[in-house]
Amino acid sequence: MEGSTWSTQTTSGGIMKLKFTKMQGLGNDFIVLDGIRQSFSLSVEVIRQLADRHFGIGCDQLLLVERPTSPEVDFRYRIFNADGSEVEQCGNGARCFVRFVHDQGLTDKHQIRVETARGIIVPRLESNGLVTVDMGAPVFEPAAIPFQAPTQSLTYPLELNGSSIEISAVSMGNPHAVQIIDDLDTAPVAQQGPLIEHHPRFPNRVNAGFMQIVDRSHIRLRVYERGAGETLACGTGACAAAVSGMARGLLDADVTVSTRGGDLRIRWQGEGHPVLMTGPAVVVFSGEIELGA
Ligand SMILES: N[C@@H](CCC[C@H](N)C(=O)O)C(=O)O
Repeated sequence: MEGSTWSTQTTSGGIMKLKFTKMQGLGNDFIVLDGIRQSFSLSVEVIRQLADRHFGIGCDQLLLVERPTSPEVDFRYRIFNADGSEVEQCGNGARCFVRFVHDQGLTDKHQIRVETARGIIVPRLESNGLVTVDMGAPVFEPAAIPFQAPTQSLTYPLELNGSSIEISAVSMGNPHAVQIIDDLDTAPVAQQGPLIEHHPRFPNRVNAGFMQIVDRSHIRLRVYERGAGETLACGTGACAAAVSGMARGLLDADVTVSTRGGDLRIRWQGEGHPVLMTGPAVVVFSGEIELGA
């Protein structure tokens, strides 16, 4: 691993200067922090301050690049939602992660192995500038999501304020509840999203996906994300929606997912196989921010 060490400067007034890069994948935006060449401590309050769109830099998630804890992987990847909660997985972030470590000279590899809170993922920079990520295999077992259900099923009824919706429950490392709706433009994302996110049957909260099936190889998707609200795109949400449709026999094995921020390609060969996600990863700007210590 290359790269020199920067020191974070703390002034006598207790102000810490932190270098950051702002990135986005289909409009799902990130603050990326190099935790290898600079040392700092992050609290929930600091993350919320950085993520604030009016008083901070602004982001849906903050991504932390760290040294790996095992020689089998190249980096450790930690993810925090805008509300400060640490989460297991982030698909759009994974694409930005490999572009960041490559652009910053932290590795010269085009394919890296990355340790996350839920296993190893493998992002690869393609020659056309897109990034493909092996996101690992999806899990449909309720206990792994976690989701309170008596038995495993491809769909479940979920009570919401007296009415019932039908969801698929999928873990892509992080938890997703996906429902099929007729028209994405009129989907009740803002109304149902928070109710699904905090539903008592999902003790760790959940990301709420709203999927419109256009045809067997094309879906449209909006996601109300746990800890961030509706985002322009959600990579793990796209994987979860696509595999839930594939597992139910509604979709083919290679699907285009249209989000409000653009398109992702999702491929899955079926049970036990990893989900492959392909899409862009873009640097917006880099800078330095002063934080009160
Ligand atoms: N935007 C992400 C998912 C980020 C984490 C999610 N909000 C959660 O709490 O699980 C993606 O692209 O996958």
